[in-house]
Amino acid sequence: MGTVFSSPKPEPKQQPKKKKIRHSPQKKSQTKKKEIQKVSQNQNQSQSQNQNQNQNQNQNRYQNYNHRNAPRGTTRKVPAYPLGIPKEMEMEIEKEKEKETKTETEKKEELEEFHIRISNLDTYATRKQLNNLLRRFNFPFPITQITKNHKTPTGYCSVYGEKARDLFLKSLTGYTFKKKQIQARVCISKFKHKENQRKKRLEREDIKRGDLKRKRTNQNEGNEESKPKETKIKSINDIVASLYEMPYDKQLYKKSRKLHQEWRSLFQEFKRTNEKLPEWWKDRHDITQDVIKSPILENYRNKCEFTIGYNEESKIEVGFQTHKLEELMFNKRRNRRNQNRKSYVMGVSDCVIVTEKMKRLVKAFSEFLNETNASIFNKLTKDGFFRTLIVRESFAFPDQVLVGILVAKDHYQNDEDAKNKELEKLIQFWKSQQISTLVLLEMDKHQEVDTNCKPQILFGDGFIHEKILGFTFRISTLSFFQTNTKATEVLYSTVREFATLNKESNTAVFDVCCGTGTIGITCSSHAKKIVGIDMIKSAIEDSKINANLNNVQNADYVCGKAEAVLPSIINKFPIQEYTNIVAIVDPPRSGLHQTPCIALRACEKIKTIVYVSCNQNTMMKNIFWLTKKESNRFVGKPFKVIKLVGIDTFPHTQHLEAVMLLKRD
Ligand SMILES: C[S@@+](CC[C@H](N)C(=O)[O-])C[C@H]1O[C@@H](n2cnc3c(N)ncnc32)[C@H](O)[C@@H]1O
Repeated sequence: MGTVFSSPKPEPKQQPKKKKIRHSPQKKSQTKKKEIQKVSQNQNQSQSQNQNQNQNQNQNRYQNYNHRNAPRGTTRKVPAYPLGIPKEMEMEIEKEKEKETKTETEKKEELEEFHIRISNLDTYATRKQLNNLLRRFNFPFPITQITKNHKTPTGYCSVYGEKARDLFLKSLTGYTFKKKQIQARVCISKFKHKENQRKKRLEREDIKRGDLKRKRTNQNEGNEESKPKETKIKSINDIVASLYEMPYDKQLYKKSRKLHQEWRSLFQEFKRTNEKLPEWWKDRHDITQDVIKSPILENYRNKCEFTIGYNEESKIEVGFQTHKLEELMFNKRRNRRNQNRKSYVMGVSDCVIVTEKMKRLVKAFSEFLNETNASIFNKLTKDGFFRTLIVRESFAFPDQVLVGILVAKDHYQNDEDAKNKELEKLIQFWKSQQISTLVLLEMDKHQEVDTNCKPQILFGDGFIHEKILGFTFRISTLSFFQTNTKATEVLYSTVREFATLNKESNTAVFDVCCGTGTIGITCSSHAKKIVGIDMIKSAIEDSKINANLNNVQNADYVCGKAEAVLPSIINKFPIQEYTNIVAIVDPPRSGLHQTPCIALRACEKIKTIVYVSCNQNTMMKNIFWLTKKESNRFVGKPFKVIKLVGIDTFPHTQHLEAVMLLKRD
């Protein structure tokens, strides 16, 4: 039944019981007359009420209320609105209530919200006790959260307004609660912290992807102003050598800062996840040293992959792609005009990192393609034949140049003659360019990268040779080889130095992700045994050939994923025969799974790890598995980070090769 609310309408009051007074018969007749008059009046009233029945249903409900129907035991008071509050009134009351709450929230909104962190509490302090304490101070701000990190609770609450904040902090800081002096300070709320982090991440992603993703969402929202604009590329260097306008010293400084930042983030992570920072770690917060210069700054790349496409003038061009594929597709979706867009390639004539020989070859090849009106692969429509040109050249043997042509596999599916004619023309052209070998790579049109693709040698040997630190290496089309030969010599000598190998010591070296076996082979004369591991079969074959080429007798190679084969290799390895075991890890840019790191750590005999990486972010993640404190998951003593150094193998670009030395007792 309806509750009693204050209402604008007069409440029907219960009439007080009249005392029985004995009247004389004359008076009785008079009172009877008066009663009859009242009844007649009431009847008249009820008639008029009946007339208004349709107009006011709620009133009618009230009049029809029968007290006899009320449940037994209830006091028979007449409620203000016995059949519930009239609907119209309910609306009004709700409106008023809303107004009240609105003003309260508005008041709160006007005042700035401050998140307060109450720490240094007693181990057994509860939220209820803290709330009682706040009530004692007459603070109307309840504790919103209480967390327990390392058994000591921390309370959080929100305070509105600067005055309230100051008073709150003043009264609580230093207050002795359960024999402990409370500390209160303003902090960033979890939500705000997450929001800030999200914004920062978005900004970073924007910089990486050229604002693509955010622009796309803005465009979907129909925001005219923020519609993506075509990024203006002045020169090819803007794409592949974005630091080319910066003085080299500044470039080195920028890279060392970046390395330092990556190191700091690892340091923070380590601090967060390890209860107690070990002594050795504490004084290594500043571990990064300067970045070592590259001995060669321009025209240094020994390998380039050039895209075959169209330039702004709709002519066939061989060079670097100006837009990412997703960017091209996005434009296609956005604008019908871009549906047949082809111009995404820029020539390399001004490129600072490409060698003069390569520039000459690239120019000649694009002229050839234009003359023969060759079929060019369109990345959007997935049709056409010529896709990519790969050039590898040797600095040690200048007459050796390898050219690889990547084509779409099924383009000439039903017309072998046309394909042979095309290839014949191609062979003739490349023979005229005095290259040493030409290789054809056929790849599925839907695939961007195919590691299982088998190169077909069209002429020559299908490989070239290069020298590093006096060792000769055979390099085939797809095998990995550092792109800056001169800087690689600096890199490998740093690795050798970090590994402290010497001829007399009885040391075994695990070359994890060995590629063509270069690092292991350059260390072979200073170690008793080399074990190379790589997942690509051709890389292992190249490693074996390279070992033979350099007369290295003490090297063995295993093909397989490091995470899969490393534990069994370590188990089978006659560790007792060696006094020292060094692992050199050089994973691909995408990083490595944590399993090989865990396996390396579990092998107690491995005392030194030299970690080489061009992706410092993933490097720091992997280092984390090696340095984390001992637990059920991480068997074996943790490694200590001793040195971290950068080697600028990619001048004028954002990239850097880093070498880290880790040791344990
Ligand atoms: C950066 S290269 C290192 C090559 C070599 N250390 C050098 O400097 O010439 C990375 C190599 O790791 C290999 N690789 C990538 N993922 C691997 C994995 N999970 N297990 C073993 N090798 C892997 C690749 O095949 C590639 O040859």
